[in-house]
Amino acid sequence: MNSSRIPGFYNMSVEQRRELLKDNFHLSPEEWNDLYVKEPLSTATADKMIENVIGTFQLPLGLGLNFLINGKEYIVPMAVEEASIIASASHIAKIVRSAGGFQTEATERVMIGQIQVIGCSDFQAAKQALLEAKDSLIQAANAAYPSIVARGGGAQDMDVRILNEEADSTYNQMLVMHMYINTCDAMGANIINTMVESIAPIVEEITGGKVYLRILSNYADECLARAHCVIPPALLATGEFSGEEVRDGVIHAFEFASSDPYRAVTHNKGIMNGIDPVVIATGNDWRAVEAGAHAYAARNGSYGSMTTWSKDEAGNLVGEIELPMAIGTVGGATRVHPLAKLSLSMMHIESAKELAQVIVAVGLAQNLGALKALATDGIQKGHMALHSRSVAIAAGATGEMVDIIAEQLIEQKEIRVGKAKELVEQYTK
Ligand SMILES: CC(C)(COP(=O)([O-])OP(=O)([O-])OC[C@H]1O[C@@H](n2cnc3c(N)ncnc32)[C@H](O)[C@@H]1OP(=O)([O-])[O-])[C@@H](O)C(=O)NCCC(=O)NCCSC(=O)C[C@@](C)(O)CC(=O)[O-]
Ligand SMILES: NC(=O)C1=CN([C@@H]2O[C@H](COP(=O)(O)OP(=O)(O)OC[C@H]3O[C@@H](n4cnc5c(N)ncnc54)[C@H](OP(=O)(O)O)[C@@H]3O)[C@@H](O)[C@H]2O)C=CC1
Repeated sequence: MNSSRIPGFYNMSVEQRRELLKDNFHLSPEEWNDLYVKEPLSTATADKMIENVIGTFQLPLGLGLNFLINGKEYIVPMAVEEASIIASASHIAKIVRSAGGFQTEATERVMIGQIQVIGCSDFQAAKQALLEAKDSLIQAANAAYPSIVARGGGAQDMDVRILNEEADSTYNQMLVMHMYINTCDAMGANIINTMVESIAPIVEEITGGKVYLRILSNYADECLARAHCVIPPALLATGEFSGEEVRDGVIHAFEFASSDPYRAVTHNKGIMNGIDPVVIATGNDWRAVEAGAHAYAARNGSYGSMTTWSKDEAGNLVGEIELPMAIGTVGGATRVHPLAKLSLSMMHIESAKELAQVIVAVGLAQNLGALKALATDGIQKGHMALHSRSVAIAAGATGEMVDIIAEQLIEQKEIRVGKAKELVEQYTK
């Protein structure tokens, strides 16, 4: 695919969309059918992935279109159950591409492994001893996972903190050692856990204490991705709202989220509406990403917005996002689930760093989609119109009846299951 702009894609049938993709991926019809259509995740594979398997649970997989990120076109696979998310992401991506696209960057992929040490007779001395043994501890951690070192990653640094130092009894005090580990293209949980478990006996020997927990931290604040966009107000105008009104409404919405946790949680849910579907579609651990993102939103002491929206000197709307992004393009389910493999190849993603940047750009787009709707027509107009098909299905509509009932719900401005049931009854009489 040369461009992520595919006008009319949402008016095609599923079959037509698949044809278009298949042709562009140079897959034979058999390959396409076997790999992705018939049984994307076989029960046999699922049975090897988790425990007590009885089947698989499917989610709709759609494509976020129009994304231009650092000058590269991205068609973004998104696995999600909620209507209007993909339309909204594509809508904003279309606006942002007219303004030059998203600019993104990412830090090195450094993740943190924690080791908890209890019961040292002198915590300060134990901390000092660990810091003096830094080089040998890093070496020992790397010896436990030489293949990640060979890939250019591995343990690179460490530090030590004393927690509860002011506590009356040393029973509550503890040392926490952080090992900083570059996990290359893997999310890295298993790599990190292997490393920190392997050096725990050395840590006990050095400190004279007892090691309890040895585990990665999902607060991956050394593994960040950022996205940025600058939008001239003229591109934001909608209906009776001028671009300036939309811009100012978005900035006021940001200020609301920055000042009130009740609003910030919803604002951030809207951002995760974009982030989680890409994380899931690529076979990544969405609980890890969710936990890290929300913790990062509280890094200044109170929970706030994951994005910022402001106005530059020229009056453009400027959007920014920075989040921990502990994802991988290898490891976990990324190469096990056939659709995760397809998702990664569809985006022509070459590294975890690149995937992290795409994910935060989608999060930023999703946030603007919601704020633009909220600051103008309200969320119900666009969202409920698209949700109306799910409402019709929930009321018992099937086949061609679904679209007919959904249209009637929109026309009658009453998109609710009770109303849909009445319409289904009338239709089937
Ligand atoms: C839904 C829109 C985009 C309509 O908005 P619109 O202005 O009517 O859209 P349009 O018909 O002018 O189309 C503009 C573009 O949007 C895309 N688009 C448009 N329609 C479709 C479709 N059917 N399928 C796929 N893509 C679609 C498509 O890219 C299209 O360009 P085109 O290709 O036509 O040149 C808008 O109303 C919107 O963005 N609403 C917000 C939706 C949203 O945020 N949903 C999330 C659920 S609510 C929630 O959970 C979070 C929240 C809101 O609480 C967060 C918060 O409070 O901050
Ligand atoms: N708190 C949490 O978040 C926890 C999460 N998990 C789970 O851990 C999993 C992620 O762990 P992770 O360690 O990433 O996954 P895996 O252990 O599945 O795989 C990572 C492996 O991929 C191989 N690899 C191949 N190419 C590369 C490359 N370019 N860069 C890096 N590694 C490469 C490496 O092995 P080799 O070098 O030998 O080829 C590496 O060890 C997820 O399933 C997550 O759900 C587990 C525990 C806790």
